[in-house]
Amino acid sequence: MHTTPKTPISPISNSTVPTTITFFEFLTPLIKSAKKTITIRDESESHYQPGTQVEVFTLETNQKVCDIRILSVEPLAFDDINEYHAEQESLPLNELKQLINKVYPNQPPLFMIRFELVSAR
Ligand SMILES: CC(=O)Nc1ccn([C@@H]2O[C@H](CO)[C@@H](O)[C@H]2O)c(=O)n1
Repeated sequence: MHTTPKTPISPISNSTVPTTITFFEFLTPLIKSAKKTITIRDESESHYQPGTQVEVFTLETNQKVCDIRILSVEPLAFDDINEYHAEQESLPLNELKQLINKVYPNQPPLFMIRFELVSAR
């Protein structure tokens, strides 16, 4: 019997789109409770794709935390980080900037990743 060959839905390869993300353990309660809805990362972690679901793990112990859905990824200059971002991070602005300076001491280009909570566990 004739069957139509299955064709890929999208010609664009998904092989470079990451499906996991890690966060410092102390931040994960904020993610699980949907209080933290952005993260700021460097270029190496900027390849998340809006609409995709991503598994969250703790950086220190690799424990599964929850699932999130990526909403957007956009460039963000360090000097443009303001109270809006602090609010979305659920962190005081000075603490957020200190943390970013600690994680990224070489001041690389940064990206804001917006996400929503899909399911906590
Ligand atoms: C491997 C690696 O870089 N992991 C990171 C990097 C950043 N962050 C957090 O994202 C926000 C903006 O930087 C702040 O809340 C940071 O604490 C994190 O949890 N884990």
